[in-house]
Amino acid sequence: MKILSASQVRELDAYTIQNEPVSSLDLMERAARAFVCWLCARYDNRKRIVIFCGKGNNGGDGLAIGRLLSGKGYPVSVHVVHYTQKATDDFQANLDQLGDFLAIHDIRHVEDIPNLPAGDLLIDALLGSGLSRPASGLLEKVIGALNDSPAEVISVDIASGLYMDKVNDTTDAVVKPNHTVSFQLPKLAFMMPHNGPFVGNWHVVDIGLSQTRIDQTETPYYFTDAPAARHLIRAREKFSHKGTFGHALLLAGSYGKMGAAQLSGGACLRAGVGLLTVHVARCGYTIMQIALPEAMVSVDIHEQLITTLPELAPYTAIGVGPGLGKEPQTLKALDELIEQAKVPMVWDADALNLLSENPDLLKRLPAGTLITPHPKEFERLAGKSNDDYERLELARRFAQEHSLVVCLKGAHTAVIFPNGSVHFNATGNAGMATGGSGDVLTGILTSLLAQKYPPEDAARLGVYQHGVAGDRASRARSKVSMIASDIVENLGW
Ligand SMILES: NC(=O)C1=CN([C@@H]2O[C@H](COP(=O)(O)OP(=O)(O)OC[C@H]3O[C@@H](n4cnc5c(N)ncnc54)[C@H](O)[C@@H]3O)[C@@H](O)[C@H]2O)[C@@H](O)CC1
Ligand SMILES: Nc1ncnc2c1ncn2[C@@H]1O[C@H](COP(=O)(O)OP(=O)(O)O)[C@@H](O)[C@H]1O
Ligand SMILES: [K+]
Repeated sequence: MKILSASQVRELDAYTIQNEPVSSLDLMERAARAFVCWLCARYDNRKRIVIFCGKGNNGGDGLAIGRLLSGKGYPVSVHVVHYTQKATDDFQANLDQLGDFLAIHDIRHVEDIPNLPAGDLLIDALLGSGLSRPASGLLEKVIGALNDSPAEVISVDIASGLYMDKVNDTTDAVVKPNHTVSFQLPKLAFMMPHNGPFVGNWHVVDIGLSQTRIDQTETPYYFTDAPAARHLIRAREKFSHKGTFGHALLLAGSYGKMGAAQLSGGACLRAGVGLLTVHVARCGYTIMQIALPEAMVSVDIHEQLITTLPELAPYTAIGVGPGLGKEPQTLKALDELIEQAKVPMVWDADALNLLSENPDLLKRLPAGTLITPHPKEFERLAGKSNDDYERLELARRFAQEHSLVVCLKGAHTAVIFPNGSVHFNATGNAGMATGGSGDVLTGILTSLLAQKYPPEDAARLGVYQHGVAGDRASRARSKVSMIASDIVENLGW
């Protein structure tokens, strides 16, 4: 699925109106119907609905939603905030229609803002994708009232006050909804960690904007959802054998961190690799043989560290980093790895930290290598950024400059290709914020590379499946209690 900018969405609306053709008022009706359909599936008509409308088309949506919900028997009250004289034509047309159904409450002063008790469901239709400056004055006060209320809030299209595709100031007034119901496509703002409180759980509803036009519109931003991920999965041939699925090598695990090698190795196996060898510090031999009987174990000459490489010829992909440590002897082994490796690689964790401390290594990293930094590791690699948008741009430049596939980890992990395109991930949950989750991802990615998935596909699919396993684990164990080994246990294709 594509993610488009505010101006592209405006153009898409206009194209649909002109070419379908459909009147803009009918398109608004379609948007309102899609929203109402979403709402009715979750809240029955005993719920009291309080709708706050601005005077643009987002407010027009709010009015249409009010009329439709009222028609379905929901107790609805509609409040129009008069922060301006100007109203859009479609807002006005909906206002005229609604007048026949319901009394409309005008908010002209702060005193007109109603009480918002916990049992109500508040609909935020103040401002949508047309936001052009921070909400101020009366709008700011209404936004404050919504945020101060204990009631649940649902934003229409996007939280009022939140920019779709650029950074907000920390002092901006923005609604903090429990849910955002977005029209047609997700918005770039939803992917940004700092926007968490201003998005809540987000959902996309189809309002029938032109698919032809969406296909024609160029964007660097995509969303890897279930259909996109399914498209990447390869079927297993009847006559395939373990040789078909490659031989992965993981360089992971030093004294006190052998669990990282175990987690990564377990995930690599469960992601379908034919054969796995884990190269560990000597002290890990027995641990690994017992913990992962399906894997072969190669031991370093050093008791506690990885300092040498095994013969690399047998392997079809190499993953390096989990539980590695940053000792100088390990750095030397990584230097040799860059010299000798002829197959695709994944670099993670301490391998990335060593890269940050040794820019010469970074320059020599083979094109197409996959790296999996979390934001702190990325900062060490590429430098500081002031906000999420700036970090994303920095990561795009970094991927392009070094010809790497960057998996910038977090909720909605951004998989960034060497051509600068960004693929945000749909799956995963906050239960995965637990030590070892990243090691699991490294194992999955190494497995897919070993099976000859191109690095871009391996990254998108691996990140997606890692999140799916995390979601299954959280259902089985809860977000709080799940641990990284539960993610391995819940991997499934
Ligand atoms: N045909 C369409 O264009 C459709 C639009 N839809 C809805 O329309 C929304 C976009 O509508 P609009 O473009 O009218 O934009 P908004 O409803 O977001 O309203 C913005 C209007 O308020 C002004 N404004 C922007 N920021 C302001 C601020 N901080 N304080 C005061 N005024 C401010 C703008 O100049 C503009 O006139 C979407 O989010 C969606 O909800 C849907 O009905 C689907 C169809
Ligand atoms: N809130 C979250 N929502 C979704 N995924 C998350 C969340 N927090 C962490 N994750 C995922 O868990 C993994 C954590 O990796 P990392 O920080 O390297 O952990 P570790 O170093 O402990 O293995 C990443 O893949 C990340 O995307
Ligand atoms: K809104």
